[in-house]
Amino acid sequence: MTGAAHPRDRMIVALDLPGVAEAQAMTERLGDTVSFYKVGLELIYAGGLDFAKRLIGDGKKVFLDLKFHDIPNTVSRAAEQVARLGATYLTVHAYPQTMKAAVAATQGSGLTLLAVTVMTSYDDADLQAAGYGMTVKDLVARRARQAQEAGVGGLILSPEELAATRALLGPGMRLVTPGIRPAGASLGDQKRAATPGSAIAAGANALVVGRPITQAQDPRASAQAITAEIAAALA
Ligand SMILES: O=C(O)c1cc(=O)[nH]c(=O)n1[C@@H]1O[C@H](COP(=O)(O)O)[C@@H](O)[C@H]1O
Repeated sequence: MTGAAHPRDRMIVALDLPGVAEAQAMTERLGDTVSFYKVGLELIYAGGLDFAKRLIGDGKKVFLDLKFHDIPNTVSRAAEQVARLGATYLTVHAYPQTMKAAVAATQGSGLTLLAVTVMTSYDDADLQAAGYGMTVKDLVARRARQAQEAGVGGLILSPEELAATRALLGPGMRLVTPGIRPAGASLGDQKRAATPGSAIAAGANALVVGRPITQAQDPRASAQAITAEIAAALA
């Protein structure tokens, strides 16, 4: 499996915060305990793209969680723009047309695409309500195979599907999982969740962690505890 140099590099902190001032304050508090940040929909519409570029300039890795899904021409042109920014990851929804367009547009760039399989806030009943006649497990497996066929470099999936997806796709696919909750932490809107240690033990390359760090009394201590749990699971 593709490994990261330090357990810290496997923890991606989601900066789901209302503005750049809050994000700046959070990254200052976290300091060198965090090397990898996710900038997503909340922050991106509040100056987050320029902030992401600053993070990259400061030597941090950045995951742009933009969750593209559109017609191929639009996806392709937008993905070309993102590929120029110097980010490490970009999310696209795991629809074959979308994935193929994004792969063609970003080939040869330093950007790795992560295909979002089934959101971690969904369970089987939510999928039924959205019109899918499949279980979460089966839809994740179907989309995982399609992502591999499309040439996408990684997947977003829940901790619950990690082991089966690793067995299905082998070591080459990067498996990145949100839905991470240290023991005893509140689930919030997450329905398919696990602890950092169990997600790493089940084969995750990297974990996305938001509120358990950004809403903690002591975000730095929380980040350090999660890194220690990752290190213990890798040992
Ligand atoms: O694409 C994502 O990053 C994502 C996919 C998914 O299925 N579930 C999910 O929670 N996420 C993101 O991961 C982060 C999880 O945040 P917390 O629940 O606060 O740890 C949020 O920024 C979500 O947007």
